[in-house]
Amino acid sequence: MTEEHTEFTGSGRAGIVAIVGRTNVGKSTLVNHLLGEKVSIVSDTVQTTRNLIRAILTEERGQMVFLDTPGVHKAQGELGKNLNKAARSAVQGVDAILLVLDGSSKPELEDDGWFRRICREEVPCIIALNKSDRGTNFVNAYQALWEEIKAEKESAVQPVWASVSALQGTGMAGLLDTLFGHIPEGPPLFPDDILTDYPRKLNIADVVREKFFHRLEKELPHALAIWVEDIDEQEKKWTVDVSVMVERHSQKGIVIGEKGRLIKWVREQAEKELYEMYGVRFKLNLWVKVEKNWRKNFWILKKLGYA
Ligand SMILES: Nc1nc2c(ncn2[C@@H]2O[C@H](COP(=O)(O)OP(=O)(O)OP(=O)(O)O)[C@@H](O)[C@H]2O)c(=O)[nH]1
Repeated sequence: MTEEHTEFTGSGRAGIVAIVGRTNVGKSTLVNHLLGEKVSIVSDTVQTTRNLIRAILTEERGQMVFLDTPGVHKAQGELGKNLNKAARSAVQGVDAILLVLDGSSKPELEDDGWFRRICREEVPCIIALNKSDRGTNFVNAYQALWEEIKAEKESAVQPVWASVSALQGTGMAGLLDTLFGHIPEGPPLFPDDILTDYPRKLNIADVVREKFFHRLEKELPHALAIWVEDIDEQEKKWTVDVSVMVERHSQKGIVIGEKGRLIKWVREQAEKELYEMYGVRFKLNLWVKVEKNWRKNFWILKKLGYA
């Protein structure tokens, strides 16, 4: 995986799992049930366009970070380009994909789309046929559709199928075992002590990053990393220190803009959006830094697609 993992000598596993599938199949219910009271984080932040950490499960056998796929939800109904784009970003850089289907009703076009996507993936795919409690069973229809698409695409992907009821909890323990069995060995991605405010930091960074990208687009494609250093939460105002990292001195000027106009615009727009999200005023301190090797230092961010 990453350099950091080579030193790991323990026996635990750690990985990022993307939960995908069309709306209403039971993804939220499933995550809630899978994690139960063991949930370290359930993010209540407003969804942004990027992947969002839904929950982190830490057990003795390892740690699993579940990513939600908000972009895909938004793209429902607009099949084609939008869905493909969202789907692509949803599964980028993850260690496993959990595709949730509603096994109690017949396959829909979006399910077909997800099959086509996972056909091309190199990471393990686990397919959970949910709502097994309903009495109607379309498992064969889904499997037939999968075989058809797999043959058409000449794919070698072999997903693991699991029949579950997220509502009643049937098949949940087995599904969790399967997931743990398909993520790599390694130390936890997130140390325990930073679990609680991690999603919030990522979310704030995400908002700031989005503003920069809105204005800069192709000028700084991969060189910009946004990292929230600290959040000081006072009742009336949150003050947030944000590092804006570029790789070269020449990029510093681009990020700051003429007479500081660009960075001021980013700050104001981000503060406005964060106010709408959290219902509290924000003061963002944006510190532009040149960090040649931020990519190495911020490997978690990168892996999650935030850098
Ligand atoms: N009968 C039955 N209903 C379920 C099951 N799992 C989820 N549901 C119901 O299906 C509906 C949708 O569940 P959600 O968990 O919100 O689905 P989702 O995929 O997260 O939906 P989006 O957030 O819109 O993508 C809810 O009414 C759930 O109670 C299940 O195993 N059996």
